[in-house]
Amino acid sequence: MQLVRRAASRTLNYADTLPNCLRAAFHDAAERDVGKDAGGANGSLMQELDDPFTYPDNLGVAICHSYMKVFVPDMRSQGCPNLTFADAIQWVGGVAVEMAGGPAVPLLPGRRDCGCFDNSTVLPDECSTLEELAHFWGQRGFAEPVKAAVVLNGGHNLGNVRSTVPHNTASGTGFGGAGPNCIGAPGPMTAQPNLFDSQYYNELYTFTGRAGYLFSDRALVTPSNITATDLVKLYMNDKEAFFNDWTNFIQEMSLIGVDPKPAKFGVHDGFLPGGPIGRVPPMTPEEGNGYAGTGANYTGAIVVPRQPLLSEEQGSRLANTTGAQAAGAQTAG
Ligand code: HEM
Repeated sequence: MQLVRRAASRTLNYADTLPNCLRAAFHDAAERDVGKDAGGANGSLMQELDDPFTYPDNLGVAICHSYMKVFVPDMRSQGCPNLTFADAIQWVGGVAVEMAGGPAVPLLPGRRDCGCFDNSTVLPDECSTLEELAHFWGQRGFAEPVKAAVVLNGGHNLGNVRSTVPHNTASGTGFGGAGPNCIGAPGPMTAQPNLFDSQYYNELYTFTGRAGYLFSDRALVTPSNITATDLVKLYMNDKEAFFNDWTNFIQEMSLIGVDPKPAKFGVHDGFLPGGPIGRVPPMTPEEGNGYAGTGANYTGAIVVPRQPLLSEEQGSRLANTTGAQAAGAQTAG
């Protein structure tokens, strides 16, 4: 695991691969079809992005997919012959947070590659309300689903809205465009999208900077939900409190749908048998790696080859939704 962590810390590109791989960890783990008891952190992202037109909700993590296609085979030939994509996706997401100044979280090994396709349409969209986000995490086993929504949305300390599924003004669908519920434009998630700290909560609460750009982010400070708003306030003033909660919740997220028996671990086992994981080196400015100090570092939308037109049925769940939400958003986080 340490080999993998160190190799990732040398090869992640700050502006693009790094935040994209945190998002990939979320997508791979959270794509769980509760009704069918299927999916979770199982490497299915690799198949889904080999067939991107059937699974457009994952287009946004195409950068990490390309990275993993090289990284995992490389690591297998360099001393980690049994490395699964499922473990690598979660570990590299963890390394990304660490390199950006976040906590070093011990993410346990043992995830198996399913070689399958999960249902990517189960992911929440950018117009989700707090109730919808909490419902989503509750379905995935979190005992405190509102808190899970607040803590895990903290992933938006990093990265960019890339508008991967381009906004369609006529239908109001897609990322990064004005719709009845979701407004804005592509760009960095926060004023400091290269730093993992509690800036996101600060911007969210004060409505300054970029956080709160997605409706699903703003939903955390819904006046009617005091618990969520109080947590936002707590994290904005107390980075360590956020880091502690992030450590617990991201461990749990990384194990969604994973059978703990073969892996012989529990969610809160803490450090690996080998002891504390140690930190990978923080990101340092180097020419070409996309690092631009603490400033905004948006490098543009991902260029993904796509079919001339994604039909609404392929590209969205719009057809299955109703009311105001249907008018506003298309696809998943
Ligand atoms: C659960 C509700 C969530 C929603 C609705 C959501 C939505 C989104 C959207 C719309 C984008 C921009 C996509 C694009 O323009 O291509 C995005 C990016 C991102 N999300 Fe989320 N997200 C959610 C949860 C999470 C979680 C739990 C994490 C991590 C733990 C996360 C990490 C990220 C990161 C790092 C990016 C930036 C990626 C990049 O720069 O390439 N998100 N999310």
